Amino acid sequence: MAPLLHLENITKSFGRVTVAKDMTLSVAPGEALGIVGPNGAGKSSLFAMISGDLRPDRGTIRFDGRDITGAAPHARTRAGIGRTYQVPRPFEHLTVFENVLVCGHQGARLKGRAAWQRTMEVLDRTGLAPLANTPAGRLGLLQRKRLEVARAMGTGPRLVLLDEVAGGLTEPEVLELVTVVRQLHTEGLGIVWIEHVVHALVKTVGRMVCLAGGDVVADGDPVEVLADPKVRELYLGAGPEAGAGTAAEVLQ
Ligand SMILES: Nc1ncnc2c1ncn2[C@@H]1O[C@H](COP(=O)(O)OP(=O)(O)OP(=O)(O)O)[C@@H](O)[C@H]1O
Repeated sequence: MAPLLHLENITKSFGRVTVAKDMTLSVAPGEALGIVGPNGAGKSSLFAMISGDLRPDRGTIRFDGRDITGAAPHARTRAGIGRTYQVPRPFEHLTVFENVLVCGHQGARLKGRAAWQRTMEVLDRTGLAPLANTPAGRLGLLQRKRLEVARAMGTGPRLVLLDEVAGGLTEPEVLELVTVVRQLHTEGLGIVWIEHVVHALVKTVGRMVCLAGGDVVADGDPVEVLADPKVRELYLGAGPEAGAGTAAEVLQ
């Protein structure tokens, strides 16, 4: 199957800091991919390059077969790439409904009834319908995270980039969010999810990539990636002498 997203030989540096080093990575249509890696590995920079906030120094980014390396962020949104930000950025004074509606208008150029219908559907799917008339500024953290996902969904994406949406949530809240994301994936949405809350990823994604030093150090089945000695050393702080260990140990 042709990849939905394909990054080829991407390189990006900020002075002496290299966030991507000749990196090649693909995401299939409808795939759920988790990305882990130590702080500063270049995960958010990768999202910024996919969504168009950051331009790679070298390499090509293709979405649905089209070269989007030089495309503006809004063109990528309209092509079908939605994203969330690590720190939720809703319009605080607008209601939950209005926040999602704006994304349908601006991101997907929906008008009138179609924009309303999309908004209602997204609020239902993300569990926010009961809060439709609440100003975003009054939401607690879980609902702000839900709204961040809903705003990305409002643009009608085929691929959504989730940047640490589980961060800062309590354990029951993480499970609620996992339920929302899994449901979206079941309905056919492609997902790339950067997350330090590793067990949320394991419950959701079919494939995991570990990034370090601007490159992919492991790529495959999530449990196997987490048990990889290189990943344990780089990401989880276990020395190579610790051996592969079991996935259960890694997840503790
Ligand atoms: N615009 C920028 N200018 C200069 N340096 C930057 C810029 N953006 C990111 N960096 C640096 O690039 C490195 C990678 O940052 P990035 O945020 O992509 O990492 P990350 O893997 O997402 O980290 P975390 O898990 O902490 O969110 C860091 O050292 C960061 O300071």
